[in-house]
Amino acid sequence: MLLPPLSAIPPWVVSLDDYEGLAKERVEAGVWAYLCGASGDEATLAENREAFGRIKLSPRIFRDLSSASTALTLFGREYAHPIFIAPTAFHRMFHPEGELATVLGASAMESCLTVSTSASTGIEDIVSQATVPPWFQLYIQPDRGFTAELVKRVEAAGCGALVVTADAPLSGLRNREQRAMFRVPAGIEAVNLRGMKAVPPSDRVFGSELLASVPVWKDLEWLRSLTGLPVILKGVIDPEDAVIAADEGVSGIVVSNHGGRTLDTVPAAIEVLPRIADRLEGALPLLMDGGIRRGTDILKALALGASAVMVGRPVIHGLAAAGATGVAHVLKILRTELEIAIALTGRATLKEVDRSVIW
Ligand SMILES: Cc1cc2nc3c(=O)[nH]c(=O)nc-3n(C[C@H](O)[C@H](O)[C@H](O)COP(=O)(O)O)c2cc1C
Ligand SMILES: O=C(O)C(=O)c1ccccc1
Repeated sequence: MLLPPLSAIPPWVVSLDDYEGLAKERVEAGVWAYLCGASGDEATLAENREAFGRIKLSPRIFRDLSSASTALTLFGREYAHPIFIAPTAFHRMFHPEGELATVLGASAMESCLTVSTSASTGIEDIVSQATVPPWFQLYIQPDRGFTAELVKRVEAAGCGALVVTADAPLSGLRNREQRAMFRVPAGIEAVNLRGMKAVPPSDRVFGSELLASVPVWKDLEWLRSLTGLPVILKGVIDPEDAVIAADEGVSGIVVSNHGGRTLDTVPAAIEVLPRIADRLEGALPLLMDGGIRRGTDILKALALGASAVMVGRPVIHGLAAAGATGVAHVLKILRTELEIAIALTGRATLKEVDRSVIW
């Protein structure tokens, strides 16, 4: 039997791993397989964690920390800390209040939520509950006219940026989810895509109608012409693609392998981050996601070239465990861990976090 969401957080819940355990008892098996799963043998999923484990930090002593702060400016806006929420689909599968609970928890912790194209709540309703303007993650749809309308709609709703996901023109084959025969439960849908002309499902990959409409670099240029919002490209791993993206004029890049859910056996995002940072030499702000579970992971990402990080599955663990309270507590745990890690490496501000933080 599934347990209901918690109304109070037990005192023994102190880490993101603790939240994973609480969530598992509250999520139906197929949905759980969808959340945890990744493509193929899940090699990239594992590597996203293992790569963090191989990186060591260098502690520094007797430094002045009296003016310590995690504040940053990104795309012309001030943020209290660099912990952002990665886009994940269908939050109502995990808690009856869905994205409304997520955005409340995010707002309580001054965190920016990126709303998925496949969110299960209307974008206007989500933005109306936010104190930090959410970003909107866009999958460029086969129906480009609908895509243009959606961009206008999210801009009018008050979103702060458009995060265009580039690494999943096709879904990876996620065997865990296939074996569990996962289906999006009845009554839950991608409401912001209502009214869109869908491409007919096909057993084929090559030769399918979907493949004929996958976005190309020219579509990004078209998209940028439609909106005044910063356009951030999500799902870059190859440094050559990062260089092209910068030349194309995107405002930022999320270094990401989609939490291991698209192409398997790709390197960890944290492993490629410094290579991309070296190639771009600060031309654009970089974010990264994949495997962030501790404040020390965030510090490593900042040291290796990220301005901020995004957190995916653990936020959903918080949501499933205890709704908005759980989301806020997951973010609070990460923020506290990050502040302690920064302080123990003798830094007072994010500007002081550079590669010398790494052992
Ligand atoms: C259940 C689930 C749904 C996701 N849905 C989306 C999505 O709709 N759009 C997108 O760009 N990325 C999506 N992602 C990828 C996340 O944005 C992010 O890249 C990844 O989860 C980060 O890794 P982490 O879960 O280890 O933090 C999804 C990931 C998960 C686990
Ligand atoms: O599950 C995912 O990783 C994802 O990106 C996605 C894409 C389309 C619909 C729902 C989720």
